[in-house]
Amino acid sequence: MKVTVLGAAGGIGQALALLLKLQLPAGTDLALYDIAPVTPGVAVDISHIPTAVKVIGVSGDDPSEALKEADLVLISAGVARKPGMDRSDLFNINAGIVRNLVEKIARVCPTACIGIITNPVNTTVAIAAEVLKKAGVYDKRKLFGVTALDVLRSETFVAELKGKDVDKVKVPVIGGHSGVTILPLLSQATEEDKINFSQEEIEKLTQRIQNAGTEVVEAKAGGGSATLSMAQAAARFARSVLKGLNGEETIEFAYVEGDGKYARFFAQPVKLGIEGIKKLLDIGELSDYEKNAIEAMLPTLREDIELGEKFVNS
Ligand SMILES: NC(=O)C1=CN([C@@H]2O[C@H](COP(=O)(O)OP(=O)(O)OC[C@H]3O[C@@H](n4cnc5c(N)ncnc54)[C@H](O)[C@@H]3O)[C@@H](O)[C@H]2O)C=CC1
Ligand SMILES: O=C([O-])CC(=O)C(=O)O
Repeated sequence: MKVTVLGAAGGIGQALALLLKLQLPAGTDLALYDIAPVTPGVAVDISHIPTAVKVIGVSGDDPSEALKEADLVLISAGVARKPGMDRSDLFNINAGIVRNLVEKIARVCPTACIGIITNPVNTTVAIAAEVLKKAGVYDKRKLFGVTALDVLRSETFVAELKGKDVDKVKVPVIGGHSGVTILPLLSQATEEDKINFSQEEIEKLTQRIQNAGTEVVEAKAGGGSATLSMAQAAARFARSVLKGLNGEETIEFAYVEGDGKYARFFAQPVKLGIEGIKKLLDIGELSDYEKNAIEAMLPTLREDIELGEKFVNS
């Protein structure tokens, strides 16, 4: 198996490269690409860590060598937020970056699974889908917006608030990856047994999870957004995708093209298998608060998706 990281010299990219070198199964190839000239050096650096994962680093204008025969491509190339910005403010720069990189993927490794980290995820995934469709290689089982960080945060915050074992807490998160489109399903949170919340706790926790990215952006005070927790989320997601590709089915939450019930793309639980998504899983029973929250997010989510579709097609 081969995993490629595009944007590998960045804050997420370097941490992700390190985690993948440490966490990928023995025998996996890891390819790092970034326009930054330091990238081959990042590869040399982590290549000195004694694990059975082989690393190459490629810089410059052409990612082809890094993409050759990739099974999974993770994209974290692009700019990050500064205080006062929304994720949608990144569209002007990141839309073109994602489009160009996905065009390369369509040519060099069209059957690879793709995990998009670059914001605004609600829109960049739609861009990727349209680029792949235009190239005649779109397989919706293989395109993912990486929303795993929302799940990690929810698990952490719920365990903290309720004094639970963070290794056992599970919280589904659905919708998209910005503001009100991030919806933790606290009515389904468990630590083996169901966890109960007061309405006030539900409202405060939901808001904290929705604003967690901004919490980091403000704390970093102009130095960027979440990188280290994001790298861990992406590494966990990558390991699950590889497990699936290797025939060991796993479940992850990701922003994918589903049945269109709510919006063309929607973060939901998926069963991963040898072709990427094997099955879309049901989001389960929702509380009235969650049903209302879905209705409230849909105009934003649909607009975000349309923006991406239009960017490629007009
Ligand atoms: N999905 C999620 O949950 C999260 C997404 N993000 C997003 O991830 C993206 C990256 O964030 P950071 O790593 O903190 O940013 P960063 O600025 O530290 O790194 C970005 C890297 O992308 C590279 N790059 C720019 N254009 C490129 C191109 N055309 N080809 C290859 N590489 C290119 C840059 O050289 C840089 O090394 C941002 O858009 C950020 O908003 C961040 C946190 C969470
Ligand atoms: O908030 C940001 O800009 C980065 C991000 O997506 C997150 O941390 O969830």
